Amino acid sequence: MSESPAAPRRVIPPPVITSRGDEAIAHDGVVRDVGVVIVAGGSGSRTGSAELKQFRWVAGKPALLHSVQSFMARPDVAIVVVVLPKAYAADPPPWLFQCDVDRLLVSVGGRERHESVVNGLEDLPEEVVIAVVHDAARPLVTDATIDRVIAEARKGHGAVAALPVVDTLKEVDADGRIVRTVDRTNLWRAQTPQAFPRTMLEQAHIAARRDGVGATDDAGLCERLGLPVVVVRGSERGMKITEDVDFARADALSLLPE
Ligand SMILES: Nc1ccn([C@@H]2O[C@H](COP(=O)(O)OP(=O)(O)OP(=O)(O)O)[C@@H](O)[C@H]2O)c(=O)n1
Ligand SMILES: C[C@](O)(CO)[C@H](O)COP(=O)(O)O
Repeated sequence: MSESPAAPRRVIPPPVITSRGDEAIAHDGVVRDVGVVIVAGGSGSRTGSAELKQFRWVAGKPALLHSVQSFMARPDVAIVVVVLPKAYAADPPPWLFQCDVDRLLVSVGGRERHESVVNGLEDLPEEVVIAVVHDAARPLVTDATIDRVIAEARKGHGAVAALPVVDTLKEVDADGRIVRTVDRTNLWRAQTPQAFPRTMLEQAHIAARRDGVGATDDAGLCERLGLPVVVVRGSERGMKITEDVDFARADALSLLPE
């Protein structure tokens, strides 16, 4: 990513600074060339709670820690960049360091999700070939889903964890009157993680910044350039915590087998 803002905006707290070479290191025969950006820079306003949803407890620990530990458990992950709101990036919660701190970096979030992703991407080290973006608000990500998106990205295209739409879909007007029933045959609900060849994702974000456009997910920025992205099967456990009631849902889902 080449266009840097004038003012410094990245804060890397002392405990997480590491030295590493420019080359991927093999661990038990697995090359560490995956970089993960976990976006946790939002305010969680739709929960209606003053506490950040990514810091609230779900299934026994802070929501954000679930996904940090899930990605760190993988031998192919070289680095996990956690993007936090500015005030917390300077002073991250201590529980965040309950992981392999040699593979942890902290970045500062932007105003919009896509800006937070860019800040995280800029911190990926040289050896990263596959970039994965994940919402901290989806704490119950499964290893099988991570496997699927990374395997597709290694083939040279983007991959989005997603689920087919199962309900009948209605398009309505401003008064709530049904205009029509939408054919759901090819409709999927996009989740995260989303994985991409690193250069593809950087290209998509650079073009979006140049054109002054955003998107609700990273795949959307690739799609607008005609870059190939596929869906892979996600999981109900990949649900996003959006409203307060979702905490209870996530707690319940965490008790079910994957
Ligand atoms: N400026 C932003 C906005 C969102 N996110 C992250 O993107 C993910 C998905 O966003 P969403 O669920 O919309 O989170 P919030 O923006 O925090 O929620 P709300 O819209 O209710 O304020 C979350 O993990 C959130 O922390 C981010 O890193 N930076
Ligand atoms: C990226 C995402 O999780 C895909 O579903 C989602 O778009 C982000 O959340 P938002 O509520 O749509 O902003």
